[in-house]
Amino acid sequence: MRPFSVSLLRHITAPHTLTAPLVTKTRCLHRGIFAASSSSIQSPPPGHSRCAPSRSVSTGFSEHQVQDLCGPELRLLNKLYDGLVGGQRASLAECITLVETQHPRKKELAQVLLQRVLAYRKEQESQNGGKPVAFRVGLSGPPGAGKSSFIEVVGKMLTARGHKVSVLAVDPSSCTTGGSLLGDKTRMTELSRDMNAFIRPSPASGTLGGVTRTTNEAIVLCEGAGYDIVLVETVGVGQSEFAVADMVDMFVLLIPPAGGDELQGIKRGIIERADLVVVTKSDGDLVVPARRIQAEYTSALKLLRRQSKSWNPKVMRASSQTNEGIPEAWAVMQSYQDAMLASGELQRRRQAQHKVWMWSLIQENVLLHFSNHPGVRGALPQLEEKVTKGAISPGLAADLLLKTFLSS
Ligand SMILES: Nc1nc2c(ncn2[C@@H]2O[C@H](COP(=O)(O)OP(=O)(O)OP(=O)(O)O)[C@@H](O)[C@H]2O)c(=O)[nH]1
Repeated sequence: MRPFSVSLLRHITAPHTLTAPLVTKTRCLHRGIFAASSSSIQSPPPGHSRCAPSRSVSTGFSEHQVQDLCGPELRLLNKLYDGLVGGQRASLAECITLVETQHPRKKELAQVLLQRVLAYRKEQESQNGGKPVAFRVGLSGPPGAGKSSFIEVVGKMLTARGHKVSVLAVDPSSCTTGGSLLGDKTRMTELSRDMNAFIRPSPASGTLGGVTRTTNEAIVLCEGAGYDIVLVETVGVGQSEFAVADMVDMFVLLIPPAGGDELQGIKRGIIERADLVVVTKSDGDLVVPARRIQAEYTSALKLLRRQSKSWNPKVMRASSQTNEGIPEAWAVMQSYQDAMLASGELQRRRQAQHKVWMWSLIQENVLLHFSNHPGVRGALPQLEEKVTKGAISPGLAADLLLKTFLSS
């Protein structure tokens, strides 16, 4: 078993994120702090809200790392890790809850857990000849395009073939309105009952940066739990589909067989990112418009710059109601995976994605520390008012706030 690599964690965590190195953090978390993710943390005895780092719990940890975590934290992380790599769905759900947390200490623990899962996955990949152990597919499309119906039939087909499928739903509306485009209705009812499937909506609130981080981390956790196919679904609203395109091996755009205004919302930029376009609902009366849309997209894609040397984007038709085109769509996804793996492009794409992921983490953390900085918080209302009234330029206000932030 690979030990946790807390020293690496220190390197990847910006100094602002941790007010002091983890080594100096000897506080023990109260039971309440972990209530959402686990019941395994014990309450400290009355009057003992802190605990010294434990040296008695050693499973999977080096002496140096044991210094960083107190006993209950170690036990929690061990329990989550063992459950996760043992393929327990409840542990996977708990691990994702941990990475979604906003609590600073739990965020640190989540990173320790992730380092360990990443190391485990790396080991599996090296046993697999350096090839990724899971296939990540992003699926996007306008509201009502038939995404959840498509994922349900594809997911069921894949679990019947012996795959383990996880579905992560990224909901951009939760970032801006606090509402939900994806979460409010019952979706993928049959797949959610399938023991070889795991479905998880994105957190109910947060910034796009936050959702990007947690989705990337949830993907790693799903892979650690043995899911060999990870489907990431998002609605084609806002910037979330670009974020998803940056996290996956293959990006699939689902387009309904409707023309004119209904397709206006589909951004040209996102069509360029598509490795496959599936025209959905190609059944009954909708076959004719579906064919027309297929022809339109086929010509449109020919005019776009090629994203990959190993793959030409394709346009297909499918119906989740009749199942027509569903096995074929999956076969195309597999041939994409084969071509990209053979050329090494898939592996290179993943490496580049790690950089994007790191920068989204940095952006999220820097912004958080900036807006929580006491000096910035004090000066912000007045400066915002001045900017709104045109008394000072936005650039000057931003400079003043940044100076305040950097001066202490
Ligand atoms: N005729 C036909 N209707 C379909 C098909 N797939 C989905 N629909 C219908 O299209 C509507 C939207 O389907 P969903 O799968 O919920 O679409 P979605 O893209 O997940 O929708 P949002 O969650 O709102 O983004 C539903 O009424 C479905 O019954 C299909 O293959 N054929």
